[in-house]
Amino acid sequence: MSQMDTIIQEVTVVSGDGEYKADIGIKDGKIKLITLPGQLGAASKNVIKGKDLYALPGLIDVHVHFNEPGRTDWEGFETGSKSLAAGGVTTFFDMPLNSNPPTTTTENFQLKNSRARHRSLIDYRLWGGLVPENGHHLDSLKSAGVIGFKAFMSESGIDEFQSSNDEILLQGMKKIAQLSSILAVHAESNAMIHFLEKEKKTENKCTVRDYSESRPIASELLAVERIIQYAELTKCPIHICHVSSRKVIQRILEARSAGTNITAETCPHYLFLSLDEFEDIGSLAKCAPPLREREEVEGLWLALKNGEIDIVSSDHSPSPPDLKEGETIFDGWGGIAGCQSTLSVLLTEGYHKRGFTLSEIVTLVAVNPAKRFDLYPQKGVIQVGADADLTLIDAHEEFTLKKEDLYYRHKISPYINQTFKGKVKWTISKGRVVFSDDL
Ligand SMILES: NC(=O)NC(NC(N)=O)C(=O)[O-]
Ligand SMILES: [Zn+2]
Ligand SMILES: [Zn+2]
Repeated sequence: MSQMDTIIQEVTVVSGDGEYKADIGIKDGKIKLITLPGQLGAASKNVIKGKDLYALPGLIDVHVHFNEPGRTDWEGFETGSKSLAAGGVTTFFDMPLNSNPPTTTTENFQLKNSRARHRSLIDYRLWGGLVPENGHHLDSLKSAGVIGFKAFMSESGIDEFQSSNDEILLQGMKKIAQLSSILAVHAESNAMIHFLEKEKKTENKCTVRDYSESRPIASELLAVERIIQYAELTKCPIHICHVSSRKVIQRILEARSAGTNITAETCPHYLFLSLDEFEDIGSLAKCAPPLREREEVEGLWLALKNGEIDIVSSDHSPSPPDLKEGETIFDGWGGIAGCQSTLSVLLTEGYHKRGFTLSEIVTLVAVNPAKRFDLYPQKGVIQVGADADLTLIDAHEEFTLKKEDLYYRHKISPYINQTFKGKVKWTISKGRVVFSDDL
């Protein structure tokens, strides 16, 4: 037997449909061998004792904003990818904004890609943007290798990344369908948000609750309805980002039954924090769509349990601390720093509190993302020939997240001081150990 680079002994392997004990041999960045436990001796440079650990296919975070180049002082590939590695993530998809320039031309793609290639600790893909006036760049962006395209139906908060009106969406979707690609959408109704926000401000109603009410579930429903109609018309595959309510999920499922190629994503913050916590925490927990009432949080857990939601990803969208502040909650940056904590939230709230199996969790964070974006079975599964992307966890270890534990450029997050159960011990990306709890 040829020498392995790394051997993981007697670990419990988790797949999308069950668990089994095995030894795993890794060579040249791939999973080379999976045997019955106790078969692989110590004939390797690195031996990891996996006896009390579970091996999950490395997480794939399809939604992060690392903001490089242009806003590297907000995050960056180095700090961002290190944080992900600590959270058990082995592949990320970087959004076309808030980097400056945004990823809306091939030139901008290459610029970002060269940064990411040198600075990222883990594997990655890049999203391209669909914005007004870049329709003629979609072809070349696809050829350059984007994982899909992202459009905003409401304002993005970034001047260089304008939202798309109906005509831009329709033209773009027609093109994206021809390219056999996919459109990810930030689906909130611009008109409704504008109206409500103006009304709140005129009446001097600027509390956290007012902010949440100014971006109601109805505005997500309205935008999702529109994009579904356009998807039916253009046959463009769509992915709805950061859904905050099961009501929206139900509409998405209806469309899927009717034949629309559509998937849904939610994020850890909608599963962990409700409007009550948002009121306590303040702008660190500000995002769009905003956090909802506790019953909506429970609704999302139910949807997850029923397999109604495809993907859980972080929507890590950090900024420097001073930009989170402002006179009222309406003023600070909307975006939550949390990509290190996705698995922590799912293990604590899903596995321990709500009886989810590890297989169910792995399906949401690895199997489904890999399948949806054509990376399966190179990723999303532990099997011979796949990339050696692995996350080893102690499912029962408890810890309280401290500021010092975070690898983000700015050590701020609504998850600081929260106690979690289930801890990442090792993260291996393409055969390389990128995080170890013991080192
Ligand atoms: N410009 C952003 O990073 N926006 C993000 N911000 C959130 N979700 O609050 C997003 O994904 O919409
Ligand atoms: Zn968004
Ligand atoms: Zn985002």
